[in-house]
Amino acid sequence: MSDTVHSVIVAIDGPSGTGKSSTSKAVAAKLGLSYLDTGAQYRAITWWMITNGIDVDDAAAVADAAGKPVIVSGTDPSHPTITVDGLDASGPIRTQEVTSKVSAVSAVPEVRTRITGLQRSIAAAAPHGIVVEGRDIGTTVLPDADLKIFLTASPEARAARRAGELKGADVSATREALIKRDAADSTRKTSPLAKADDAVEVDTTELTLQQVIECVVTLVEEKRAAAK
Ligand SMILES: Nc1ncnc2c1ncn2[C@@H]1O[C@H](COP(=O)(O)OP(=O)(O)O)[C@@H](O)[C@H]1O
Ligand SMILES: Nc1ccn([C@@H]2O[C@H](COP(=O)(O)OP(=O)(O)O)[C@@H](O)[C@H]2O)c(=O)n1
Repeated sequence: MSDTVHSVIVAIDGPSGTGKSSTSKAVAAKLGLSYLDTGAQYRAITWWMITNGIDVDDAAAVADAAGKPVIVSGTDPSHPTITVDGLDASGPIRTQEVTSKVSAVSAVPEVRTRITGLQRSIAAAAPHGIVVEGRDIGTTVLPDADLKIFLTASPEARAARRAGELKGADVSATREALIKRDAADSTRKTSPLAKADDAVEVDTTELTLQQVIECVVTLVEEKRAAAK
């Protein structure tokens, strides 16, 4: 037994609106870990494609340009940042246009290879470990993660949460858009949204955010205790 705190890698995956970002940020802050929002990186490369006039439905054009944007993610959970070619992208990556186009861009294998490499080097450089959230972290990006969580929730709960964020948004339209994006993300050929065989599935439909955070913190602490 030793009191050394081992570095820990946590992968949190799941569809849109299941609570990945809020849970991951809070867990990382509570445990002194770094935090990486991989969806923000796919949104950032999508924003770059749009602003550079690349047709996101032209997979060959997207593939050709995939290596061009310089994407930098700040991993402090209390102040996550993202820049593209030195510009703050945190606002522009959340527009409806980017949200509607990100699945097409993220399905292109050259985009995934590029972004996956970035994610692995960020995780390897995190001094005390990291919480990485996305769609393919447990299956593809970090298959040796110490703990893998797969969050789920009913489409109704997820749409209500998302519509609550977008003031004045219609819940049923939000629900349809979200189901469409999940379907695209789950059916693409290269590293689709999927639960890793060794991931712990947590259905958050009836849980408060606080309960989900506590559940994940407990699972991380159990892993750390077992590693001592
Ligand atoms: N268990 C929960 N109960 C109620 N609201 C939640 C819960 N988890 C997250 N939320 C809220 O739902 C919205 C979407 O959460 P977010 O963490 O961005 O999900 P994801 O990253 O999976 O898309 C946020 O406004 C968040 O505060
Ligand atoms: N690891 C990941 C993370 C996101 N993505 C893509 O990026 C999009 C945006 O991810 P996000 O996490 O910001 O989505 P929200 O659920 O937060 O709206 C997803 O719909 C996927 O198309 C991915 O392909 N792989």
